[in-house]
Amino acid sequence: MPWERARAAARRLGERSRPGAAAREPLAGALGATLAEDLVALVGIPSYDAAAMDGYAVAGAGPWTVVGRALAGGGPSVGLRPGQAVEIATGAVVPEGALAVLPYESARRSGRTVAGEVQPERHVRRRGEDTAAGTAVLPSGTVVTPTVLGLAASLGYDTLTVRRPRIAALVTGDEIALAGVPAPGAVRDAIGPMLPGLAAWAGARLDRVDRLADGAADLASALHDAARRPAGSVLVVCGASSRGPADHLRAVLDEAAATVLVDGVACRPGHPQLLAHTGPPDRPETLVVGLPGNPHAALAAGLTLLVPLLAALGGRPDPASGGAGAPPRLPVRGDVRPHGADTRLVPVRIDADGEAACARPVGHDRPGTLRGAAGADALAVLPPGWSGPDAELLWLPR
Ligand SMILES: Nc1nc2c(c(=O)[nH]1)N[C@H]1C(S)=C(S)[C@@H](COP(=O)(O)OP(=O)(O)OC[C@H]3O[C@@H](n4cnc5c(N)ncnc54)[C@H](O)[C@@H]3O)O[C@H]1N2
Ligand code: MOO
Repeated sequence: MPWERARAAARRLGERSRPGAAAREPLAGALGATLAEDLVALVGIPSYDAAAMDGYAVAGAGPWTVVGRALAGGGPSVGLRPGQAVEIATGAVVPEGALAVLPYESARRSGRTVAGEVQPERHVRRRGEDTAAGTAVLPSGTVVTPTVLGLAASLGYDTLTVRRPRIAALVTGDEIALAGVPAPGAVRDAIGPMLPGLAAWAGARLDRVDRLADGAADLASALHDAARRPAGSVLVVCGASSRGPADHLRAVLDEAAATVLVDGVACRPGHPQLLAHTGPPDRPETLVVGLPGNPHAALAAGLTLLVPLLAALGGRPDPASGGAGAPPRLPVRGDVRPHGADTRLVPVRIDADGEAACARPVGHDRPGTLRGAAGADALAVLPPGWSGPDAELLWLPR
């Protein structure tokens, strides 16, 4: 399947599997998830008429008689009559009847009397002047960043209703080692360590990575176990998607009567990738992504199928495309050759020196190595027969 169609298929599967996945999370746990509802102000900003400066809240024309003091957290003080003032701290409730706040720097105090120049409403932040209570301030689909959490707290929230797709991963291969320097014939798992960050970047959470020996029986029982997870959960299978004797994923999916939506993608690296789901076509249950075993190929497939699927499941834009809107494009400068029939994904660094930004290939881009991608900013997307100069960029997770 052409690369663009594979990405679109992943996105569509995420969109139609989405409903039902929202949950309430405490603010402290919601970072990185996606808002599942509009964020509506439970109180205004500010939530009461507040002093913006330390000084005097004054009523009517001056000079004024100082009749009291209002401190932040002290609650409303008595109303003022024209000619009266209270000494006031930044953040304290401005008393009824006050016209403005006169900062200390502009005030002349003598005994109980204070004088100075004020303009009406100066240094008073009126209740709701930034945001009125009841206003929808952020739409559903917004990424929960540290700033969003701060805003939600200002608006009175203790919890947020968010989406955070859940993933489990299986790393297959008898040769795979999970720790240490691999012995000859063994290979360190390089995909499992990438998955938590890739998932978080797309607004999802990786619950577990299990190692599986080659063999159809273990894979079938892992798929069976995955069915106990909530509908819309994702199972990532690493390194069982090609056509070798130990590559059983297709057979196991057939056995489970799964629907295979993508079986191989015309891209390099990342040819043998797979997207499938169990359950009926109109009610997908477990969503299955097969990533190739070669680590750079797995990364390319992660950006082609997994990240778009997860972002759509959460209801947010694909982070590899830089969020909503058209994906970024830059001229590619350096030695790159397109493939005749497949889309090439080439690790590039963005070079902003000189007159105009461009994307420079970094090399070390064979399927078996992450060396190029680890030092790159993005993958440049070269469609079959590309002749330049510009290419679409897929951002790499940071
Ligand atoms: N006859 C064909 N052979 C192959 C094809 C093909 O189309 N026809 N495609 C090649 C391409 S391209 C890739 S990519 C690989 C993908 O194969 P699998 O997904 O089945 O993965 P394996 O065969 O298990 O492993 C391939 C390679 O990657 C290493 N590997 C596996 N898992 C990991 C891991 N978690 N971390 C690091 N490295 C891993 C494994 O040792 C192999 O060297 O198939 C080609 N063959
Ligand atoms: O296309 Mo394979 O996925 O290059 O290494």
